[in-house]
Amino acid sequence: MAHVSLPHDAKAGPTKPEVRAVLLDKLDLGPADHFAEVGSCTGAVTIEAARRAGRVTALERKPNRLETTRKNLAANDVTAEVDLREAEAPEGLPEDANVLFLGGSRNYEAVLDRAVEAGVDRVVMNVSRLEVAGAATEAFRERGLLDEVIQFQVSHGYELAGATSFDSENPVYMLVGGTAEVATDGGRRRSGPQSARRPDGRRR
Ligand SMILES: C[S@@+](CC[C@H](N)C(=O)[O-])C[C@H]1O[C@@H](n2cnc3c(N)ncnc32)[C@H](O)[C@@H]1O
Repeated sequence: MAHVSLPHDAKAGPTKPEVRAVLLDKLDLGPADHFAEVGSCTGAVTIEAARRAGRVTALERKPNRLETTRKNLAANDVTAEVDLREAEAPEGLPEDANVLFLGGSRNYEAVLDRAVEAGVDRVVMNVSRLEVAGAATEAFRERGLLDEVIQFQVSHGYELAGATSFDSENPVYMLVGGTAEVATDGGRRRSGPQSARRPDGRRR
């Protein structure tokens, strides 16, 4: 799959490629999915999702960042129908999304309440601030949403005096879960109304 091109910058993001790779595995998007994103910002996740899901609804509270999402989206090939909304979640969240990603943390408790009410199959939240990560982990747990907490510590090597040294990025916490029953394989993937399973039990 082509790399994501982000010619336009925003003051936050993008979610780094190494983190996106794991995020995409956890989201497990396919053509039957309607993916909702809170905080699209540079559009890096929006673009990746729009190459996999059937529908994407991306919310961004800051108009200039939503414009960056729009421009970066236009610079990439995607297949999904994408609806970009200037809104601060939970306002503006679609009723029928079955996969939810929180890249922004404002109102996250209300957003998670909506995820529970809507019975979303999978919900993932990325957090960089330690205190927010701890509180959000509790919020996932209290709502019965939590499957996994992953911490990323990514460093990139560079040449220094003929050897290799490293520049490290800020740690990122990824909270992964959903409203599905726990399956026999320990996973949480569930067939929602718009979903179907492959013979190996993974979602289409
Ligand atoms: C860390 S950035 C997300 C980075 C994004 N995943 C990317 O790859 O560019 C967080 C973004 O979420 C937005 N945001 C935070 N809370 C939000 C909410 N409740 N609704 C909509 N946007 C929100 C912020 O304005 C910010 O642009």
